[in-house]
Amino acid sequence: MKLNKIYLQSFRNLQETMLMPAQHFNIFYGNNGQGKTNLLESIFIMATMKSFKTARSSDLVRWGAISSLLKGWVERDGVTREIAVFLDNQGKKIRVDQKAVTRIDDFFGHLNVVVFTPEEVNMVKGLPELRRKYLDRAVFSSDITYLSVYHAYSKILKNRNMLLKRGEKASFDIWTEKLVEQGKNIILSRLAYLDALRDLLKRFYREISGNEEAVDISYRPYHMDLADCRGDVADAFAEALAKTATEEERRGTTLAGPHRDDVEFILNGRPLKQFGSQGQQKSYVLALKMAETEYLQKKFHSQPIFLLDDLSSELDQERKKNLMEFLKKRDMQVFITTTSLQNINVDEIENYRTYRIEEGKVLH
Ligand SMILES: Nc1ncnc2c1ncn2[C@@H]1O[C@H](COP(=O)(O)OP(=O)(O)OP(=O)(O)O)[C@@H](O)[C@H]1O
Repeated sequence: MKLNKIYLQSFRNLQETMLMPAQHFNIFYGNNGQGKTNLLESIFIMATMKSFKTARSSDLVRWGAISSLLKGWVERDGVTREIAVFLDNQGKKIRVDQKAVTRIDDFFGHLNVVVFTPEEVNMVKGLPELRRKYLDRAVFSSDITYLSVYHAYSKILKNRNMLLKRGEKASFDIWTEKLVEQGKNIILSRLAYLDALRDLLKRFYREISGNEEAVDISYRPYHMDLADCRGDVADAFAEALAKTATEEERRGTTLAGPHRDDVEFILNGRPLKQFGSQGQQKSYVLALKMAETEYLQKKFHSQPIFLLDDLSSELDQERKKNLMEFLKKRDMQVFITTTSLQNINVDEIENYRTYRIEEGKVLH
């Protein structure tokens, strides 16, 4: 899929902008704080309805303005759709081909993006929540049913926690059964995604790092023994809840389940978070994202759009070159931000456009 046209009005610090991106490389360059990341963020919002920077719609509206409008014309298999997102302090409204979208099904898959930002490397060392968030977003972008299962689980969890806090026993077992049923579905989806991603991750880590270091990725359920029980995740989850029953009663909260699970990133058989250098961590997360683009391509039979923020600060010369080789080989539209054009060897690429961003103005 390709974004053929973008229109932005009152979004962050960006001035009213109309862009006709190149089919392959689009490079936004300029000093810090000029609006480069904001531009990538606008594309991400049109694809996912979410920002990768903030949860509040009002943060996205240009200071002093009442609302923002983002429009993207996306071509896929010869059909062009117009996606419009309206933002104000009430939230977001979305239209596809001028029709209001009320159900996620009407919106899903029209614009697939994968984003890599410097902040994302923090998930390697950060709290499990960051890795869960990454995984959930990745699973959802390729499987529309995941979101409803996830919401159902969250609701049940909230109810069960309420009963635990109040010490109510009457319907507790029913809520535990419901929790296990939905939780099992979440875990199975996550495991299936990681199984599909693993080989791609290994391949792209080799490609980006240019060496033979072995990487892996593993699901780490909290308090749960999943070994040899792939077919029986529900049993493992129920056992974990039984094991933690006394403690959860004492603390008034559910201690086992997908809301507590973690994902381990592994390099040469050891946890990346403890033993990986900065460079290895960056390469790993980038390889994860490259793997995600390939996975989405297979799933949707269409290349997603790749958003790469602040590439210059993230990778050394060798890795940058390897990444460019990966991108050059694919019919994938890419939006890259960098502080200087010197960071990207434009002589070696075809079908590209560069834009200078200065105080929110996109200069062609
Ligand atoms: N709602 C808003 N209205 C107006 N300006 C905003 C809004 N939100 C953020 N900004 C401004 O946008 C600018 C940040 O832009 P952005 O993050 O895109 O910078 P950048 O060019 O990517 O810089 P860097 O290279 O440092 O990452 C800041 O100057 C910030 O004050």
